[in-house]
Amino acid sequence: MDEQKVLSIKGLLDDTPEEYLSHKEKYENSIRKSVLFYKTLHSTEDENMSVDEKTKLNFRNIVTSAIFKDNSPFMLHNSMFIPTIMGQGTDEQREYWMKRAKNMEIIGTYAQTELGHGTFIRGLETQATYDPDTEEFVLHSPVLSSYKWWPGGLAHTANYCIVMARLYIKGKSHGIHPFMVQIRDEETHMPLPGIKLGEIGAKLGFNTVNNGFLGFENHRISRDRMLMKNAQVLKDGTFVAGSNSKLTYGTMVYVRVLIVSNMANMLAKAVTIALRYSAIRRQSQPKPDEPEPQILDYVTQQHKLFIAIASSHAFYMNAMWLWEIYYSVSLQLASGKLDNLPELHALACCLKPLSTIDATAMIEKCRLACGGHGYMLSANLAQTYGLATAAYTYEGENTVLLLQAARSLVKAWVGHVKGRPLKGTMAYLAGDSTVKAWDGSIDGIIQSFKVVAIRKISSVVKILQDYEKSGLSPEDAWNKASVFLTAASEAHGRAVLLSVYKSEMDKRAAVLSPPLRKVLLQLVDLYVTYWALEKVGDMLLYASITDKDVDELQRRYIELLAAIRPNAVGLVDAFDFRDEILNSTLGAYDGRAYERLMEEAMKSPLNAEPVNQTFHKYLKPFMRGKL
Ligand SMILES: CCCCCCCCCCCCCCCC(=O)SCCNC(=O)CCNC(=O)[C@H](O)C(C)(C)COP(=O)(O)OP(=O)(O)OC[C@H]1O[C@@H](n2cnc3c(N)ncnc32)[C@H](O)[C@@H]1OP(=O)(O)O
Ligand SMILES: Cc1cc2nc3c(=O)[nH]c(=O)nc-3n(C[C@H](O)[C@H](O)[C@H](O)COP(=O)(O)OP(=O)(O)OC[C@H]3O[C@@H](n4cnc5c(N)ncnc54)[C@H](O)[C@@H]3O)c2cc1C
Repeated sequence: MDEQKVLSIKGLLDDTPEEYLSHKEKYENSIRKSVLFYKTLHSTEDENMSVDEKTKLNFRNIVTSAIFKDNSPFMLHNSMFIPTIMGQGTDEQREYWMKRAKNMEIIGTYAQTELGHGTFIRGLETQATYDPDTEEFVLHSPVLSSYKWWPGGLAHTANYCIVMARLYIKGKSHGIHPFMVQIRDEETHMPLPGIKLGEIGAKLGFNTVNNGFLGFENHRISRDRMLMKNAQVLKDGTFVAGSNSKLTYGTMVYVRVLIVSNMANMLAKAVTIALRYSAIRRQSQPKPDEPEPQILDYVTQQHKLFIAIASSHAFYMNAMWLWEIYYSVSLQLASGKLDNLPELHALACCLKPLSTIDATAMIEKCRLACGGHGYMLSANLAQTYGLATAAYTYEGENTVLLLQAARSLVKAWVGHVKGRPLKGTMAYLAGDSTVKAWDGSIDGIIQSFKVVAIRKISSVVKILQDYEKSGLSPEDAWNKASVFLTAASEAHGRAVLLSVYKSEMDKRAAVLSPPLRKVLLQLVDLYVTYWALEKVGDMLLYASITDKDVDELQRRYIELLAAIRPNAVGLVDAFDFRDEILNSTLGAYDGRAYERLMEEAMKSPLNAEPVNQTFHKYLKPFMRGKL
């Protein structure tokens, strides 16, 4: 696998910056590149049959980001259409559809969200009514709010999609199920009869993803188009329920896991750009008669950036750990064992929000850390922010997911109080709920975060119980306590992020050279200390630390910044992003930021002529009082 080989293919990288293209041109250009990229990738992957899927996926995502600043219209085909066929299709369906989808004979997407509902899946209104006479499903969008809205590639790219719709048999609803639906003619690409399709318009980011809308007017599909691995509809209309209705939500769990590693990548890119720029940028003159320092020497700048390096490492370690859990639960599910699915779901519902919340905030901080030049699109920090912040919402809005995680935590705590054992990542809830003696060590701080989580969870359970005792329904009590429920989930998630980062680093430490080990452990220390200071209120309240302890933490944090400073550039170089992948005037390896800014400015279409026609048309008459 060779990034350079792929990226040197003529036509994959843009000559004209994408931002100067019209909406339509952007789409057409991204389709041209998607096809070229697919062909290139296909031949490269063939050469690398032995490489595992995770590595291939990572390679593909990273290289994609060089070619598409704003993502590809094929994105949903790879990230959701194919995984849903794999996860929801019967053996026969998998064999048939995978052959077509893998070879790109068909292009697909995942159509779940509607104008009226995204979060509340059980509220989806698209109907799939079974007609036993013809052995077909009739797809229908009864009201405007039932139109599918958002799916990537749906507007003009995909000719098939997986539609999540409410199944009706003989007037009875049987919940939400996936259906493979052809939406365009394979020859002419015209929408099929009974299908209304279009694009949803310009957005903050994702402008080359071709997000679309889709409505049905009594559109018929054959019975075998329902993906029937879990639930089935027999010819005569008998409904056979799956072992757990939530298995239908499997693709979302997969993508939530994928997002954590994607956030590690996005943040690593942003901080590489901002840090390299901070090494070449000089500003102000703190000491007379001395040259202006690199802005990276200002401790406030180090405070903005070093935590982003550490967070990228933390997300990466957590993502790899979560992948292992995902693979092992998937294997268990395949053999009918569902016991560990709730834990995987709860973990994904904590780590997806925390990684996207932190990455979004830190990418924006990287942009701000570049001053005015960070505001240029050519710096590629604004677009990176646009992509990251989308992940705050997609694949489960963050507040909603934190509340899902809280549901599991509350259940676990109530069970624990009744004497039921706690398992897996929640086992620590049975431990000490006080910090006996604060020692300021990394392990001690991580233990304090666990105590904070225990105390927040137990406290919110008490609040819920008190609300219910005072006469509120469980639902109203839940809503009233929800701010503290999300705080409890965040506390649990922070405890997981911190402890997994530390333990995964410890596992690797033995094989690292002593100097490398030292620096990587400094990052762990920085991460833990940073969060202890960020959450100093919680520490004071639940971990009983004193003002003297806080003072020590602050000094230690400053010393860590100083210790990391000499290796900061090396640490971002070690992320090993090619210039094409950073796609940034500010972040290139050679440090020629000013030259690149000027070169990019010269690509502005406004610089093609010395006098713009509006001078003669408007400005001149206006200035002469003639307009
Ligand atoms: C540069 C290139 C880079 C590319 C790099 C790629 C990066 C990757 C990009 C991909 C690009 C994607 C682009 C966006 C694609 C979309 O956004 S697709 C649409 C995604 N939509 C969502 O995520 C919707 C969010 N909503 C939900 O997931 C669910 O409705 C909710 C919020 C979990 C609630 O569901 P519900 O049915 O109301 O369930 P609820 O009654 O609350 O819970 C019932 C039980 O089910 C359980 N449950 C709920 N969900 C699950 C589940 N999934 N599993 C197991 N159990 C579950 C609950 O824990 C609960 O258990 P108990 O407590 O009863 O034991
Ligand atoms: C860039 C992008 C790409 C997307 N791609 C796809 C795609 O390919 N396919 C697809 O099917 N979908 C896609 N989506 C849709 C996405 O999955 C939904 O937008 C997402 O699940 C959030 O749902 P929503 O829009 O209904 O938000 P809402 O649920 O309406 O959220 C609005 C507010 O209400 C709050 N809220 C909602 N419910 C609750 C609750 N129960 N408790 C407390 N607060 C609540 C939320 O916290 C939020 O503050 C995409 C979205 C984006 C932004």
